[in-house]
Amino acid sequence: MIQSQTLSASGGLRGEITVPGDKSISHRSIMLGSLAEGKTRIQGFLEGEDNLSTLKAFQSMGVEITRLGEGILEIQGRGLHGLREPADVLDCGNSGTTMRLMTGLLSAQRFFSVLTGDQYLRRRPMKRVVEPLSRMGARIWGRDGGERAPLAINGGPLRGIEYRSAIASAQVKSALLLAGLYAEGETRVYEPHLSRDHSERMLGFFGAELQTFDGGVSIKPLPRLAGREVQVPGDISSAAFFLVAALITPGSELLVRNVGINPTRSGIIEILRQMGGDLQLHDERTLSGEPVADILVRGSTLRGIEIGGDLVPRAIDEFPVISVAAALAEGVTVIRDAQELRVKETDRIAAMVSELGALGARVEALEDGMRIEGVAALKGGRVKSHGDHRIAMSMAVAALRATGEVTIDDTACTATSFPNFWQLLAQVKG
Ligand SMILES: O=C(O)C1=C[C@@H](OP(=O)(O)O)[C@@H](O)[C@H](O)C1
Ligand SMILES: C=C(OP(=O)(O)O)C(=O)O
Repeated sequence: MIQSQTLSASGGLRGEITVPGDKSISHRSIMLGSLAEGKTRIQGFLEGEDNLSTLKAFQSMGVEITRLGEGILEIQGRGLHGLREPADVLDCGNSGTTMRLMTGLLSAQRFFSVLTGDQYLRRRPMKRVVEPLSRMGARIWGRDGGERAPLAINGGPLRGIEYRSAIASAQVKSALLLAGLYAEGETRVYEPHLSRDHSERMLGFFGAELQTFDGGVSIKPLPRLAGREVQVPGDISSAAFFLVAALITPGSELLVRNVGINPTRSGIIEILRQMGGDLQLHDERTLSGEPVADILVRGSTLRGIEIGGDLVPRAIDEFPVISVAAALAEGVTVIRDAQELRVKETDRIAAMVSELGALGARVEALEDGMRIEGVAALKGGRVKSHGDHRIAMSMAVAALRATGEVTIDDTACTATSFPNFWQLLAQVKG
C-alpha cells in the first residue's frame, strides 16, 4: 500500500515515549527460540513487517508460535534438528536480516528451501553469505551466480571454517554462527570492526558454546539449546529518529524510555554528543543480557563533525537521520567509511542526497559517505521514501525544521521497523 504523509514544523517535542522492540534482537529471539528445546517466551517483540517475515518463515517450518498479547510470543521450540521442510518458498519481504541469517541456518538443514523477498531485497548482495557458507560445504544457488535472491538451498552437512570478513556485517557474522551451530569442528569469524553482537549475546544466553575474542568470535556445534525468557529492549535505531527530532527542534525536552544501549549499537549517542547534543542516560540496567537505559534529550545547537572508522558499524542504520542532524548543524559534517549504506533497502547515500537536497539542504555524495554543510532551516516540498523505512522517517524528522509543509510519498514502508511511528510523532510533536 502506498501512502503519503504531510508534516509541518514543530515548536518543540515534549513528553515521554517508548519505542517498539529492537528489530535485530526480535529476529534472533524467534530463530533461537525455534531451535531451542522447550518453551521460549518473548516480551517486547517488534511486530514490524520484517520480524513478521521471520516469524512466518519459522511457522512454515513447523514451529508453533502463539501470540499471547501485544509483543508477547510463546514459541514451542523444536530443537536444533526439528525444523521441517517448508512446502513453499519462504518470503523474507524487505528484510535483509531474515534472508541472510536464514541462509546460514538453512544451509545446515537436511531439506530443500527457497528464500525470496520484495523488489528491494532481491536487488541486495547475497554473495557475502553465500560465498563463505559454500566454503563450509553449503549448496546454494541464486541469480547472478548466487549474488541475488531468490536463493535455493539444498541443506546438508557443513564443516567449520575460519573466515575473515572484508566487511563489518552482523548479518554475515550471524549467518556463519548459525551454520557453525551445526558444522563439524569450530567456525571462526573475524571482522574488520566489531558489528552488532546480539547474536553472540543471545546464543550465549541460550547456552551455545561460543567464544568472543579481539577481532572475532568462534562457535562449536552442540547437542541442544535451552528455551529462555527473552525481554527485548526498545530499538535504538527507532529511538534515533526521536533523539534527532528533539535535538534539532528548539524548546524540546523528550524522554525515550527503555532503549537498548548495547555498545555495538550506541554509536548514535556518541555521534550526537560529539555534535553538541544534550543527551542523558538514566536508570541504566540489563535486560536478558542487553544493556538498556532511558534517554533524556533536549533541543541543542549542533555542530558539524567528522565520522568514520569503527564508529560507522555501530551506527550503520542511523546515517539517514544523522544526515538530517548534520543538514541543520553549524559547519560541515563529513561521513566516511560508510559505503555499506549503498546496499541497504535502497542506496541510502543517493536517497538522502536527493531528498534532503530537494528541501534545500547542502549535501553532497561521496563514494563512501556524504559531505553536508549545515543550513539554518530547510524549505517545504515533496519528497520520496524510495520504499525505504529509514528514509521515510528521516524525512519526517527533517520536516520538523522546514519553513513550509513537507509531503513524503510512499510512507507505508515505515511498518517495516516502526509500525506506530506516525502516531508517536503526532503525540510529541507539539
Ligand atoms: O544483523 C542485523 O540484525 C543487522 C545488521 C546490519 O546489517 P549488516 O550486517 O548488513 O551491516 C543492519 O544494517 C541491519 O539493519 C540489521
Ligand atoms: C538495513 C536494515 O535492515 P535489513 O538489512 O534487515 O533489511 C535496516 O533496518 O535499516
